[in-house]
Amino acid sequence: MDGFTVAIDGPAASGKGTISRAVAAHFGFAHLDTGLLYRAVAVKSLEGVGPLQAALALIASDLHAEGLRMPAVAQEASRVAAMPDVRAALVDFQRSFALRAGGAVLDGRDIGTVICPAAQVKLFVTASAEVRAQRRFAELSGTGHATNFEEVLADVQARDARDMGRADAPLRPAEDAVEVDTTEMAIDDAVAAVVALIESKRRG
Ligand SMILES: Nc1ncnc2c1ncn2[C@@H]1O[C@H](COP(=O)(O)OP(=O)(O)OP(=O)(O)O)[C@@H](O)[C@H]1O
Ligand SMILES: Nc1ccn([C@@H]2O[C@H](COP(=O)(O)O)[C@@H](O)[C@H]2O)c(=O)n1
Repeated sequence: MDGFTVAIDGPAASGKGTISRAVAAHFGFAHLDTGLLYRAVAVKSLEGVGPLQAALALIASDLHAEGLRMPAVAQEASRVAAMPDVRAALVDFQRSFALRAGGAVLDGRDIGTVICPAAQVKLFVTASAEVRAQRRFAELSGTGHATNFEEVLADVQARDARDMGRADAPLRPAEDAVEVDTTEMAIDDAVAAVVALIESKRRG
């Protein structure tokens, strides 16, 4: 199983993190939410640290910093993620993670296209912007963060536009990625579909 890599990309709140965690638990793979790297750089950037300096100095505990999931941090993450030197500073860590013994799942925006173009399984998880915003709104409301649906939808759309429109490693499906549209899928069904796909790839 050494070096078996699952690359899961998709837009904000499409469900790729949820699917990645479940798939990693099912197969015993390590999981890296690569969005956390950009969010950790964003937290430091909002504190006044230069984004490149922050990316070069990242340490494991930064990925557990307070506030990483806040909407303002997500927006700043998509701004620092458009900087080619910031992206370049984070490549080696992600590629090393992908080659872990025992298999790895990485989710993000450019995993199948740039970070792990040779991944054994590539998925592109989508859902309509409205459904994604509804899910994120429910999540934020559930954790006590005051917000409203229109604001969350605007945030999701702004992030999509920035992530798809940047010159370096834009969000897009790899040519050989399998698309999973979760708009009308329950979490368990989406996970089951992805587990079945990975099992079929492992059988060859
Ligand atoms: N199929 C689904 N049906 C209903 N809710 C879902 C589904 N998939 C994910 N969710 C919920 O939607 C929210 C967003 O999911 P998740 O965090 O996995 O998305 P993501 O693509 O990793 O987001 P981000 O890129 O912003 O980190 C979570 O609250 C999650 O529980
Ligand atoms: N591989 C990646 C992962 C993330 N980004 C950027 O970070 C932002 C936050 O990511 P989440 O997955 O936590 O939502 C995201 O909007 C991207 O701008 C990236 O560029 N590449």
